[in-house]
Amino acid sequence: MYLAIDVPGHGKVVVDIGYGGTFYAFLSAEQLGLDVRSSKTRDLVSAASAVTEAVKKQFKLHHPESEDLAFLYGTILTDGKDAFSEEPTTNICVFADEQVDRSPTGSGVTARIALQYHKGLIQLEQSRTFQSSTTGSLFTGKAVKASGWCWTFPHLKGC
Ligand SMILES: O=C(O)[C@H]1NCC[C@@H]1O
Repeated sequence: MYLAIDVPGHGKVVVDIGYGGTFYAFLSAEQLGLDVRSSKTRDLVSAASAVTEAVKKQFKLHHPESEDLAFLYGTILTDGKDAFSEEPTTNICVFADEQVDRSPTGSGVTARIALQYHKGLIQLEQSRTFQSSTTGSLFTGKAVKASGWCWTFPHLKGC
């Protein structure tokens, strides 16, 4: 799902909320006037943290099975390249108390894959590669149809 959020100091942005074991807000760094590959990490962290705080204030999350999991863990700024490509798409994950992941983030890329699949940008079993903007490390992942999936998320395509 997506939300229009007013981020103090940055104005209105549109974020996707995704879940991959924990919830993240996703948006292109470009919406914040930044470049995920070349902007200073400090600037990316400040902007991502402002988004996290704004989403927390302006939107209440729910989890279908446990309210303990109904919290926003952080914000992931991307290069905006969500449409399928063989090329890696780059992101930076700013989570918890302004921590920056060295990797593309397991739970984060899981959520990105779920969002890309939900939007029809990738098909089941179609792999994508994700790159950390901080270290360049790579994760590859794909959406698969797993048992139990349709019980948990019956509103999703394919159920
Ligand atoms: O990759 C992960 O999912 C973990 N690393 C940072 C955020 C999560 O805790």
